[in-house]
Amino acid sequence: MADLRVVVAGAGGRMGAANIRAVAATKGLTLHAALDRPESSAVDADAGSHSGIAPLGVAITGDVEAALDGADVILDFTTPTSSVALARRAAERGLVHVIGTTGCTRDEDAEIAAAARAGARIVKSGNFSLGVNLLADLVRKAAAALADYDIEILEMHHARKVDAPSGTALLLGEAAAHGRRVALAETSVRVRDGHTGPRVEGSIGFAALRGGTVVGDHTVILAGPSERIELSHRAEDRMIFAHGAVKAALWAADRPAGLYTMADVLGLNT
Ligand SMILES: NC(=O)C1=CN([C@@H]2O[C@H](COP(=O)(O)OP(=O)(O)OC[C@H]3O[C@@H](n4cnc5c(N)ncnc54)[C@H](OP(=O)(O)O)[C@@H]3O)[C@@H](O)[C@H]2O)C=CC1
Ligand SMILES: O=C(O)C1=N[C@H](C(=O)O)C[C@H](O)C1
Repeated sequence: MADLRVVVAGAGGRMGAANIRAVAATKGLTLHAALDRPESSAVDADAGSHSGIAPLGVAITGDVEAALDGADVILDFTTPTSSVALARRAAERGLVHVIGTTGCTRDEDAEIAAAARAGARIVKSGNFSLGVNLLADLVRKAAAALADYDIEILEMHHARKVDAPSGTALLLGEAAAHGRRVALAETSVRVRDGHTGPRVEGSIGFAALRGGTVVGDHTVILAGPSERIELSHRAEDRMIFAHGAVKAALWAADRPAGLYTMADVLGLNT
């Protein structure tokens, strides 16, 4: 079978570089184009050299149509506005669209779901690592088993991160809510400040820390009478996300149009 031709969107960014390295190292994938904003200082640089590996002979471009012509797959870790626009294009062209972008609003998520109904094969996840997706399954089970324990989710990321809570924290919150058979939107407490009053029973709380170069730390705390359980994941290298993203691309290549998660890719949704 011919290689899948992959466009890496956000090629000049932290995850763009990791994704380019992962594509270059994966059998069955060819880097077709590397895309960034036309104004990006990365445009015209060689995608490989810019990502810390040998030159790949693919210059980073700001021309989205040229990048997508002849492509099979988009690996997209960019911004919500960019991911929505790329999802529409993926639907028009029937592409596989792997979306790692976090911080999407409810409306943006609805637009991405509409693109999946209109022909795109989308895999979207707040975290593409194997470890976090397994952790989510453990959180779901723990939340169900310890129905009266208070659930708090703590995350820390590098100082350049622009959204909070992280996509992973929300994914873990959804897993906890699923275990409790409640809707996260109705039970989450995203911010506490000032005279908050006592903790609302059954709520799922979030706290976000930012600093330094932390790739991504997450802990789900289940606090009960005289004991606490803490379920943690620490990401040490962005390649764990990139390896998950290329796995998702290969998995989605022979799936029908639709909206999938990394749990689907890993067979955890049984
Ligand atoms: N799901 C997961 O497993 C993971 C998700 N993420 C998420 O991925 C996203 C990116 O993270 P990170 O790589 O650290 O961020 P960066 O800011 O380093 O990279 C984002 C890149 O996207 C580019 N970009 C912005 N708009 C467009 C556009 N319209 N077309 C093409 N490229 C564009 C930016 O360009 P410019 O700088 O010029 O604006 C930048 O190069 C975030 O939402 C983050 O939370 C991160 C890690 C793992
Ligand atoms: O912005 C990041 O860096 C990360 N974003 C994702 C998130 O929002 O959870 C995944 C990972 O934690 C790194």
